[in-house]
Amino acid sequence: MVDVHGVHKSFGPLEVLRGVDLQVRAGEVTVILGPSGSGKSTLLRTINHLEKLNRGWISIDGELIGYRRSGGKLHELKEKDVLRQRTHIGFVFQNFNLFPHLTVLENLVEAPVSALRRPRKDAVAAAGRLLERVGLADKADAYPRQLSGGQQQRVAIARALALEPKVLLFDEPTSALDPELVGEVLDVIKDLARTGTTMIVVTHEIGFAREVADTVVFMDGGVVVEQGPPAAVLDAPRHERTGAFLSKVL
Ligand SMILES: Nc1ncnc2c1ncn2[C@@H]1O[C@H](COP(=O)(O)OP(=O)(O)OP(=O)(O)O)[C@@H](O)[C@H]1O
Repeated sequence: MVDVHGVHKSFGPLEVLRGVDLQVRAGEVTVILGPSGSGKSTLLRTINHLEKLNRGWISIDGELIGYRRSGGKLHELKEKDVLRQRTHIGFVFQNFNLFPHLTVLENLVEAPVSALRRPRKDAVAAAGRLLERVGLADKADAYPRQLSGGQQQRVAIARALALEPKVLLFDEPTSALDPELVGEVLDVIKDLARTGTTMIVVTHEIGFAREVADTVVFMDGGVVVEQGPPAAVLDAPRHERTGAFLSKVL
């Protein structure tokens, strides 16, 4: 379970998150929608502690992320402890972020060997299974530059899974893709949803949200304006701001 509690985040005078509360149950998919600049990416980045919080806390399966509590106060964890926590939080970026100098297989093997100390042989076998799962077993020896954007993103998803994360965070995973490649990436994410992977997906793909989300969250101005099952939020929004946003994107 991911628990985001009263999270505030500012960049200088700009208050980007203004008290965000969010709970994601294990095995469920939460899709976050909202206009540009509403704080969606910043929220994802606070969950794996790429951004420090100004107030509030985030826990995953009961473990505080980025901080420890002592004497009623939160103290920031050391970098090595944050890195250890991050290995359990998969992050899939808009622009794939694969290692360009490593083959597809090596991209998947690198982190389990270095961060989880898995024997290389086991990591290679697991990487092979993950590549099967995303339909890219035949690309194990290719370099990222030899793949389409959709294939690169499927490798990025497999790489995130290689760390056996407790939760997978997706930051607009299809918005850098040509339209004809969007479906193949969404299909991989749908498949993960069917197998009970806990996920938080920031996307503008409303059809995907309707089909896959357990919960749809609408953010605006750094707060959660509305959340609920897809049919409730998408078809009968209670808040004017949600309705106004949806009327522009639907
Ligand atoms: N590192 C930073 N320093 C300063 N301002 C930032 C930083 N990161 C984000 N912001 C600002 O915070 C606000 C929210 O950005 P964020 O990327 O979280 O929004 P978003 O909802 O994900 O938008 P989009 O849909 O366009 O990606 C924006 O005004 C952005 O310029």
